[in-house]
Amino acid sequence: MSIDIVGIAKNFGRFAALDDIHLRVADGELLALLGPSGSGKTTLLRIIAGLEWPDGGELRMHGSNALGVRASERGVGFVFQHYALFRHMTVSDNVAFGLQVRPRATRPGKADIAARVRELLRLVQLEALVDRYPDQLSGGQRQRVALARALAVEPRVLLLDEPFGALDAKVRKELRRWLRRLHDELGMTTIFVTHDQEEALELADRVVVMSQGRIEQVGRPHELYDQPATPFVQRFLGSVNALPGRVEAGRIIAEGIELPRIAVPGETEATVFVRPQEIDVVPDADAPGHIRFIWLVGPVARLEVELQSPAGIIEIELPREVASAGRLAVGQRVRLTARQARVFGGQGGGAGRDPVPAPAA
Ligand SMILES: Nc1ncnc2c1ncn2[C@@H]1O[C@H](COP(=O)(O)OP(=O)(O)OP(=O)(O)O)[C@@H](O)[C@H]1O
Repeated sequence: MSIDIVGIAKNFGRFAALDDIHLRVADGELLALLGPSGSGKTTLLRIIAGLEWPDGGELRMHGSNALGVRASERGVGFVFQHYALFRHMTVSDNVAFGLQVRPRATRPGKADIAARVRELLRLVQLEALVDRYPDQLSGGQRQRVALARALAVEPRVLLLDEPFGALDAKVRKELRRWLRRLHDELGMTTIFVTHDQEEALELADRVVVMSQGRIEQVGRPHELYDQPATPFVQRFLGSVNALPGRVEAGRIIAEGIELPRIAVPGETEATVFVRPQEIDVVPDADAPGHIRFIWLVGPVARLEVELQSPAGIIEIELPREVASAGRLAVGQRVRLTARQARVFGGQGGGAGRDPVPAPAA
């Protein structure tokens, strides 16, 4: 089912939790709402679910106005961060619940409900645990029961609010891949909220980056990473160095770091963004910078280089073998050269909205 969000606004008192949100979610899409705490992700999800009403704007599901339709009639399944399972019911009773409470006219027969529950528990890979109670399950297993319960009523839209937020990193990763497969198998429209950029980038077809009740950018994961539209998106997705610099004679210049020739219009002071992975380190006894720290972390080496310029400390990430071949050491004087750099148009320090993507030559 497609979802159209047109100019949605939501205020809590005088506080604007959502401000003029426009978004189209395609039928069968897996979409992430990504943003820091308080950016409005949950409020938007709750409006789609019918648990919250906007102060302005339209919500259309499958082309028709959904705001007049009650939550229970919107064909939506909802899973929260804290799996609210019924503790006194077994796994299979929890999953069957949504079907058993239906009015008699639309309630499937007992045998049909049992068959559907078996099928769902197969999907979430919990067939062996049907008779357990929630207390006897791990966090990841409980969250899968919560998903099966949401799927029991055959929703056309699945809404997930930080579904794996309370779980440890390894279980989160497993459940993430599993959710992707489940989504592909069932083919419904799925929207999930997360503040974990890795989760959003790995799992979603498209990611909506939100900040302070507004959409900063919508795009496929690699588009957001390679072509961030705003300084906020640039800083939020992956780490980045922000250097004082300028645009001069049609190119970007930053203090203390050599940049490739990047043609940019205008003449202005600018914040220059360079990712740690986009910088090469060249030993040079006459260079003003020196290495302060080197950490070897799995396959990568993280370096801090101190520049004698307003740029201060620069973070760099190199393949481990480059740093550990005895070529680089703490205290060593080095020159920095970047393969990529970005500035954002119309700004003198980071607030502009027009991107000036600046791929390396
Ligand atoms: N019922 C409410 N009354 C007053 N303010 C609210 C209410 N619900 C949400 N807010 C405020 O609206 C803003 C957006 O909240 P929301 O829960 O949508 O953010 P979020 O991006 O989901 O954050 P988190 O990641 O922390 O869950 C926050 O500043 C929050 O304090």
